[in-house]
Amino acid sequence: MPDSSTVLLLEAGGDEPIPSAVPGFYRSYWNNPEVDWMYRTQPQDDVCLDQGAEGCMWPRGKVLGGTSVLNGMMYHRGHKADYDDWVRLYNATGWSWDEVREYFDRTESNKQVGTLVKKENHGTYGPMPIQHFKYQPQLGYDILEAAREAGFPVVSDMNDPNTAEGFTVAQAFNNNGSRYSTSRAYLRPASRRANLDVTLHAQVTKLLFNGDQVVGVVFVRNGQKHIVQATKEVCECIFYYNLNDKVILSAGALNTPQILLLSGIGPKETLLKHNIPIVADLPQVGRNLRNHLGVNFYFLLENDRNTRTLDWSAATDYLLNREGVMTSTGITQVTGLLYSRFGDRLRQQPDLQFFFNGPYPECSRTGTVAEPISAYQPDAPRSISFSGIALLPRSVGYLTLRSSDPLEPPLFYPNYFDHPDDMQMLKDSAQHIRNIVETNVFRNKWGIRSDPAYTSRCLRAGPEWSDEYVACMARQYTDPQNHQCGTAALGLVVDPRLRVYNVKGVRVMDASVMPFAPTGNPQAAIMMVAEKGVAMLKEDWASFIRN
Ligand SMILES: Cc1cc2nc3c(=O)[nH]c(=O)nc-3n(C[C@H](O)[C@H](O)[C@H](O)COP(=O)(O)OP(=O)(O)OC[C@H]3O[C@@H](n4cnc5c(N)ncnc54)[C@H](O)[C@@H]3O)c2cc1C
Repeated sequence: MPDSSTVLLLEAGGDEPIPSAVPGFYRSYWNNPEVDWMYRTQPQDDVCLDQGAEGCMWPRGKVLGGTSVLNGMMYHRGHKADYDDWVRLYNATGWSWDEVREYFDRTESNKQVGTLVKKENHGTYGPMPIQHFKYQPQLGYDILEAAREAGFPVVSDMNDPNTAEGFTVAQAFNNNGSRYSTSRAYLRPASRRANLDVTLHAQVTKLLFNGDQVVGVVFVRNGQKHIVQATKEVCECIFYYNLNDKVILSAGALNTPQILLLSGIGPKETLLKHNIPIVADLPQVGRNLRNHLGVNFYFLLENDRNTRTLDWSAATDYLLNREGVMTSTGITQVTGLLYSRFGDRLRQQPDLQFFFNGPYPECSRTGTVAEPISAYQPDAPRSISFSGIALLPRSVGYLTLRSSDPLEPPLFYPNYFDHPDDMQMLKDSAQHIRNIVETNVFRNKWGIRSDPAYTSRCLRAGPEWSDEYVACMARQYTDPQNHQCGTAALGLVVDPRLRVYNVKGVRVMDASVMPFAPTGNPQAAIMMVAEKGVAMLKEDWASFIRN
């Protein structure tokens, strides 16, 4: 940005809570209204049944740094074919893998180049530190051993295109035992810049237009309405003003389209229904809601005890040395990428991902080491869960306004399992999980068995691992990922330079613009979108001055 331009960042939430930087606390902020928008999907009668009638839980960060403050921190870029398909299927000129790679590199400061990963696959000078967590539990290594025994590759870098398939300990957004959110990596170092203002607890409710030109932003803070207009303070620089790049929406895939709709940009019928004056009839705003979708399987490890992992020993190790279990997400840092019957091996685009959960980072009540989770069953076996995720599901959902009240959450209709292939993908994922469960490592060393508290209902549908059983588990213990995207997609709502069609002065830079999520964890790709978006903003500004 030119020196003379000023930036006002409006964030609906507050600052990052300090403990959110502790990787071991990664689950503590989900469903916590202090930092989570507390979104739920509209209930479908055949998914997320374990969550009752409330729909599926979709945690979203309402905090500076957004969802990067409460996510699992796994670093993955997706695969070449993902970005090439954005171009092929959505006319997203300029977004092929060869064209976006450099922007991935710009964001990343990989600390394990030469020791774990190759330089050609990573950046080393970006603001975001990437490396393994400092601690890996033995169970994590045993998952890799089991994968090997089951005949799956075990790889050191899942971001290496030559080792796209396989299981690994993922690198993560962290440094020295501490989470790096996007706010910590990008905003804090810029916080002393005179031309940056950050206003917290400021919820944007709509954009103001003069014709098709954006001229201001309305936001609510402490119950009071404020208007930022394109006056001298905001657009002191005449070039900046004339450039028409006044507003950048980065409110995420669930809120950016809400702001567009409230501003009169969206499907005409929706706007008419809510008496919102139409600025631009853009039918695809809020449509094309994509997300990864999975199933959880629950197990007991007879040869281990179900104890709380965060105890005085863990706390001391962390506070004194930045070491130990609190520096990581436990076995959640292990992941795998494999193929379903639909996956494209020729294009090296695995379409299934696997996650592992447990022992959950639970705080010991007394501080005692190895405190049982249940006082009544001190010898209960360890609980863990494995999930299989479809990375290229074919069902497509949408979101729309609940009402014209900007403080009301939108309505989310993910349409999970609308397309029958999605269930088949999860059935294929279940067979891969079964292969891992039935290894010597898990059967003999850990004494694994399915947890009857979760399986009994579905065993009535069919024998364990049968198609009927897996389908029942998938509907009962649905594992919707939090990789929502596509609601203001490239080629549908924004042009390849991220400008919203049919209006002037509004760009979108967040997950909404990705036509579908990359086959992996999306935060790296979203940062790439922002890096490339800013580069385009600068290019456009420079060419404006030249002309
Ligand atoms: C539990 C969980 C685990 C995850 N694990 C991983 C992982 O391991 N690796 C990975 O790569 N990805 C992971 N993800 C996904 C990843 O975190 C998100 O896809 C990504 O952070 C989304 O980025 P975004 O910029 O599009 O939106 P967000 O990060 O959601 O940012 C949007 C921001 O805009 C603010 N905002 C919204 N509306 C308004 C408004 N009206 N006014 C003002 N401000 C507003 C929000 O408060 C928020 O700060 C996970 C997500 C979750 C929930």
